[in-house]
Amino acid sequence: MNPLRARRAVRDLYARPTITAADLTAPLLVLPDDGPAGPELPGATSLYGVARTVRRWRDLGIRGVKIFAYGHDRDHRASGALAAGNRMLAGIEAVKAVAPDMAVTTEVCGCSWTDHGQCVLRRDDGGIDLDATYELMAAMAVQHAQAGADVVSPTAMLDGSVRAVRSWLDEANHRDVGVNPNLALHTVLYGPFKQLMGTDPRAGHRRGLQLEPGRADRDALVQARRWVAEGADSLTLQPVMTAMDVLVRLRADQQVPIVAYSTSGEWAALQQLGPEGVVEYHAALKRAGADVILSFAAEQVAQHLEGAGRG
Ligand SMILES: NCc1[nH]cc(CCC(=O)O)c1CC(=O)O
Ligand SMILES: [Zn+2]
Repeated sequence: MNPLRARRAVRDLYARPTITAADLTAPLLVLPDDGPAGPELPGATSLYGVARTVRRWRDLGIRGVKIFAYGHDRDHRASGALAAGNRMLAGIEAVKAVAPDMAVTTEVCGCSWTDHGQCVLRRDDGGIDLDATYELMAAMAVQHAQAGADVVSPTAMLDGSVRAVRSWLDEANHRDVGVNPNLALHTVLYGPFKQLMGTDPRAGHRRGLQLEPGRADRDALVQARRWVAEGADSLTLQPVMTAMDVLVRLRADQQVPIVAYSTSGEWAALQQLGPEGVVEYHAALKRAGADVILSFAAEQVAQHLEGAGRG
């Protein structure tokens, strides 16, 4: 160790900024008023609770939310996803009503709205109905933008979907709304979310539409380049706890903002570390190259930082 660093003034001189609340965004899970019962996750609330939750986050210095909505009407075509005034659209409006400066990102995906729980629409023979899925995602994106979303985030990793979303947004005069597609690994770390939101596919799994963990270090880079070529202006990597190497590689390969999403299963595991350990983990994500950290622990981290600042 360089003995100079033992001097406080020198340590401070060479210090690099560490994590602050401004680096954090939080998932907002908008649920029916009467439940559903499921694992407890921070940011899970009824529509009525949105204002209170978002005010609290804003006052802590958190700059953004990503909204996921629980769909109660589910059918084969995900019609509820496009129904006027649905829970997603109401959620966007509720956030913007109390905190117009809070950046709102929305999940664009079929799985909250399909009766089979898949992210994509299926043909009768079971194959992916590509055209219908592109149209669903693009139409959802336009509705979210009209309701006030700043960024839309397609989750299903279907080549061509980002191009479709981008071009529908442009056609509808929402050129200033961002498209932030996911780079999602197949993982157990989505467990609590899927249970609470009822988005576990009734049959099978999403594996064909997610990155294979054993190949993610390479395939994430290929997919990221493809998304950017299709018009993505930022990217989300999920999960990150078991994909820190992918985050570092992505950072080296891409210049667009990268959102590191610490998913629901991570939150459960992270609690074992205690608040300081949780902060340490989020600081590591920033150091590894995340421009923004989307985390169920956002409030916990922001609270801890505020306490440390005062102390
Ligand atoms: N497409 C649905 C979706 N959107 C975000 C998550 C996981 C989020 C989390 O665990 O925090 C999932 C689950 C999945 O794809 O299986
Ligand atoms: Zn989905």
